[in-house]
Amino acid sequence: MLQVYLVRHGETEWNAARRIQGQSDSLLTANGEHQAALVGQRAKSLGITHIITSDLGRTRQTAAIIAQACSCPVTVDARLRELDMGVLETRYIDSLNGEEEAWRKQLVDGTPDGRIPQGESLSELAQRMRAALDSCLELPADSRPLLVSHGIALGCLVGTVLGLPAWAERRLRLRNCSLSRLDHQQSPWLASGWVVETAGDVSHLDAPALDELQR
Ligand SMILES: O=C(O)[C@@H](CO)OP(=O)(O)O
Repeated sequence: MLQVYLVRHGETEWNAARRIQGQSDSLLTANGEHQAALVGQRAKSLGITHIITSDLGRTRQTAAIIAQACSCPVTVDARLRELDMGVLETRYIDSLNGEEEAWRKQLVDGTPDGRIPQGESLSELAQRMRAALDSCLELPADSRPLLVSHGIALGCLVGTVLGLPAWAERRLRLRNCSLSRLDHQQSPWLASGWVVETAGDVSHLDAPALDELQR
């Protein structure tokens, strides 16, 4: 049975400053690098064979630290990028005016195909994340891949595996460097296909990870 591990990147400067990244980027903080080292140790104990990362800097930085611990190769898949948050990217969350806040709420409240101007809808995000996950089925037998991605993107993926609408990602708390696991099973009795084994595990971290104030 294929087991796919999911990791949100380590804490970034903009996570800590409550600033919206989306497909914009900022560096990991020292704490974020430490979180990545801890999840790297956990990944090593799990026998990870492949690391596949979003192409944004914060995930690549996290993936490089995990790869060092696991001694396995890293490949890049741009489908694992964070939601494109359009004109709100780079903004401090607390600086949004009423109209801007309403755009953001369209995502939170699940308006079908709601999007921030010049941004992406959660349905579009769910589609590309699911395609990236399904690509893991093409890896050699006995592979144990780990995907490094983002809070909204991974929440959306886990939610849709559960059969929830894409905007249900808001109900999942995926902290920086949390670990989730999806299994692909064949079963005549239970559901065949992807199932959620774990979501948002932070037991490998030694200090509380930043809460999801950004999300
Ligand atoms: O893009 C961002 O600002 C946040 C939103 O949750 O995502 P992440 O920190 O996981 O990339």
